[in-house]
Amino acid sequence: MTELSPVGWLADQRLLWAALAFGSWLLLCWLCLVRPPRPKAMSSVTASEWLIAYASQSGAAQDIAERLLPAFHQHNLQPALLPLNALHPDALSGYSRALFIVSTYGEGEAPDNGASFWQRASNARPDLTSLDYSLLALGDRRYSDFCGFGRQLGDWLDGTGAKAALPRHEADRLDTYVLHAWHRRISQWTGLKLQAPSSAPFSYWTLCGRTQLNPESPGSPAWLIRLLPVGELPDWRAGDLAEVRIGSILRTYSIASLPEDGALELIVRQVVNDDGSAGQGSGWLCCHAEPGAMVEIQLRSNPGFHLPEDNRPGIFIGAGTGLAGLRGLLRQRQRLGCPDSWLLFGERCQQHDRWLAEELDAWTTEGTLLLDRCFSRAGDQPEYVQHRLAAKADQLRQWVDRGASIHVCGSLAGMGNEIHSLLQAVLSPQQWQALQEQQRYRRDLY
Ligand SMILES: Cc1cc2nc3c(=O)[nH]c(=O)nc-3n(C[C@H](O)[C@H](O)[C@H](O)COP(=O)(O)O)c2cc1C
Repeated sequence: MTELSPVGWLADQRLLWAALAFGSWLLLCWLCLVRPPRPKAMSSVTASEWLIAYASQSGAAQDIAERLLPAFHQHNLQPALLPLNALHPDALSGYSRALFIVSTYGEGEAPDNGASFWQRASNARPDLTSLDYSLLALGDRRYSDFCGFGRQLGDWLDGTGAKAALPRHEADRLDTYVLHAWHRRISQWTGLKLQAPSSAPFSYWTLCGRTQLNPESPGSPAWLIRLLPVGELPDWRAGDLAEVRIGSILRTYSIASLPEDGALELIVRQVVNDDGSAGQGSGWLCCHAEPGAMVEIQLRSNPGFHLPEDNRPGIFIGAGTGLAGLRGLLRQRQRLGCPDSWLLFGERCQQHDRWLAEELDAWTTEGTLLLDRCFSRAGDQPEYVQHRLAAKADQLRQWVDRGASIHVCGSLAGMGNEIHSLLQAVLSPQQWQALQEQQRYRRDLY
C-alpha cells in the first residue's frame, strides 16, 4: 500500500472537486439545451385567447355572458368579457375562441352596445379563419325579424372565415330549453362546467297603494302602483326592471322608485282593448286587485340603463309611462346631490296630465331640475318631446359638450325612434360618436 503525502492528498481532493463542478456544469447545459422545454401551463397559453362578447339592450344577454365567467376563472382562464362596441372587428383576429351572446332590438337591429361595432363590421371583412366561435341569439318571435341581429352577426362571422364550433342557438323569450341546450353544448366544447342561469325566483309583494296620475285626462288612466315585499326588501338600482306575473301573463315594467323609498313603485297605464274591456295584466293591477292582493315579481338588473358612476349633467327624455324609469334615475340623482338634470316629459293635456307634479315641481323650485313638459293636445299645435328638444338644440349641444349623458324611456315606435333621428341630426358626428362610445346614450324602450 502506498501512503499519500499531505500534498498529494490535497491535489487529489482538488481534482475530485474540479471533476464534480465540471459534471454539474455539463448536467446544467443538458437540462437547458438538450431537454425539450416543458409545455407552458394551460392557463398562460389560453388565457388571452378566449373572448366572451355580448350585445344587450335590457341586460339579459349581458347577464348570461357575465355568469359564464366563474367557470373560466375556476380553470385559471381569464377571458376578455366585452360589449361588442368595445371591439374593433379586426381585433377579433386576436382571439382563437369566442362566445357571442347577442339580443335583437328595434326592428331586427343591434342593441345600442353593439350598434357601432356593427357599423364598423359592415364595412370590414377581417380574416378570422383562426377563430372558432359559438353564437347564442336572444329574441322574441312576436317581432317580425326574429333574432335578426344574431343572424346577421352569425352570417358575417361565417363570411370572415370564422368557424362555428356549434350550430347557432336562438332563444325565444329566454326559452330555458334553448339556454340549457346551449350551455350543455359549450360545456362539451370548452371542457368547462358551465351552468345555465337559473333565473332569479319570483317573490311575493303586496299591493299597498294605487294613485291615479292623470284624473280626467283624455288618455287612459295611468297609475302609480306601490308594492311592499313579503319579507325583506330586496336591493335594486335605479333603471332596473320588474317582471310582474299575473296568472299566465308576464309584463315587464321600469321601476319608478329606489330601495331607499322602502317600496317598489311602478307606473302602469290601464290598457283598454278595442271592445272596451280592460287589458288582462294592467286591468288587474290598475282596477281589479284589492289592496293587500299578492303580486308575483322578479327584479331584473338593467345595467344598460343605469346612471353613469359620476355626477355629470344628465338629460332625461320620456313620454307617458316612460316617466317611471326616469323618475327612478332622477330620485337617485337627487339623493346623490347631482346638480344638473334636465327632464323633457311628454303627455297629452296640460290641465290633467301634470304627472308627479308635486315632486317634480319641488325639484325645479330647488333649482336641481330643469323641466320641459310638452303636451300633444295643447292648442292647435301638438307638441311632442322631440319638437321641444329640436327647439332647444343649442342647449342640447352645450349640455352634450359638457359631458351630459342622455337617458330615453318610453315607447320605441314614435318617441324613441324620433329622438334617435333627432339626436343624429342636431349633434355633430363627433358628439354623436362620443355619446355612443362613452356609453352616455342609454335607452329603456318598449
Ligand atoms: C323595443 C324592442 C324591440 C325588439 N325587437 C326585436 C326584434 O326585432 N326581433 C327579435 O327577435 N326580438 C326583438 N326584441 C326582443 C329582445 O331581443 C328580447 O326581449 C331579448 O331577450 C332582450 O335581451 P336583452 O335584455 O339582452 O336586450 C325586442 C325587444 C324590445 C324591447
